[in-house]
Amino acid sequence: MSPVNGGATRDRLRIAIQKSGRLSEPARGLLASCGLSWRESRDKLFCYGETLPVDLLLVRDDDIPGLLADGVCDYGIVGRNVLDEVGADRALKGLPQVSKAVRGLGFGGCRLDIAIPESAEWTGPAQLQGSRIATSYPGLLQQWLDANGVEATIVNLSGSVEIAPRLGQADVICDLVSSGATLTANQLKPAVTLMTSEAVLAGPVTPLSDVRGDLASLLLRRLDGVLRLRDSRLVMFQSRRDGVDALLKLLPDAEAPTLLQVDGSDKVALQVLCHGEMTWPRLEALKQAGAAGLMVLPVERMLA
Ligand SMILES: Nc1ncnc2c1ncn2[C@@H]1O[C@H](COP(=O)(O)OP(=O)(O)OP(=O)(O)O)[C@@H](O)[C@H]1O
Ligand SMILES: O=P(O)(O)OC[C@H]1O[C@H](OP(=O)(O)OP(=O)(O)O)[C@H](O)[C@@H]1O
Ligand SMILES: [Mg+2]
Repeated sequence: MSPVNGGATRDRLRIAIQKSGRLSEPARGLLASCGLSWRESRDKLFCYGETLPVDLLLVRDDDIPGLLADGVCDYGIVGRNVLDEVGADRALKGLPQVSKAVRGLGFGGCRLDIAIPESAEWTGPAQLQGSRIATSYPGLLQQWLDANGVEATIVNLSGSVEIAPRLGQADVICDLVSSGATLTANQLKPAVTLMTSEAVLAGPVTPLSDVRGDLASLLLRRLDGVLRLRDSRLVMFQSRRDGVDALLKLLPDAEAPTLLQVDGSDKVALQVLCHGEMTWPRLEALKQAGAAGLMVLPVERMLA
């Protein structure tokens, strides 16, 4: 097994993912669907890549940007909120950026909001002048305050931020929101969104130039294929030849269709790759317009 340290001389690619939490399963699943598999070490903190020389480090999500900055790993799957918070902190300190989001991954969606007491009215950023704002995202909040010309006191908390106003620690909060249930449970309401977030593949600002660069290119090509196909479906049906144009107008998200003549009839069989969701109403509209024998199939792999 490769040594866990020694970034500069490594000839295996190393990717950090969250050990346990919201992003761990989808991150692992996504990498597995890119054809990676691992033999786990006994402590399960390091997974040795079997199908390709691509190893996993299982860590706290907050540690991923630092591991990237130190060269301990080459890529990481982390919330854009966490990556940008470290980026904001570096920018405020005048330090150069070392990592960037290379791909959005379409899961772990949430937003970073300033939330105020339910009883208050939101009149705009100036309302926050002189206030105390509790957050785990001091860098992103400070950047937003600076951009809006607001001077406020940031109360830095690592968790349970929503309770701070009730405890008298802060007047308002700045925290992640998804369903809004935690805000409601704490008599708060969203006022303004600082950023929307999803899980991203974070990587080096300058692409790697050694053998790890080749591995990264291979992985990114596979990842692009997987991401592109995730919501794609192969739609198959038959129709009269003179009805094809009308049917294709109902599939604006379709790629160039394949048409096959059905033996001994004026019918054609169509095979279309659609990138939008194939909902029941869409299928019913196709049927109404003359499509018969409709079938929707998931697409597992595609190599352009
Ligand atoms: N309520 C939510 N809904 C959807 N995504 C969220 C939500 N809260 C956080 N996230 C996203 O998932 C990421 C990981 O959240 P999680 O709660 O698992 O992290 P954590 O408690 O910091 O875990 P760790 O133990 O690794 O430090 C967040 O950084 C964010 O990008
Ligand atoms: O809008 P909602 O759907 O309620 O989600 C928002 C909550 O989710 C996250 O906390 P989490 O549940 O991870 O708990 P934590 O404070 O331990 O991180 C986040 O910090 C918010 O508190
Ligand atoms: Mg964390």
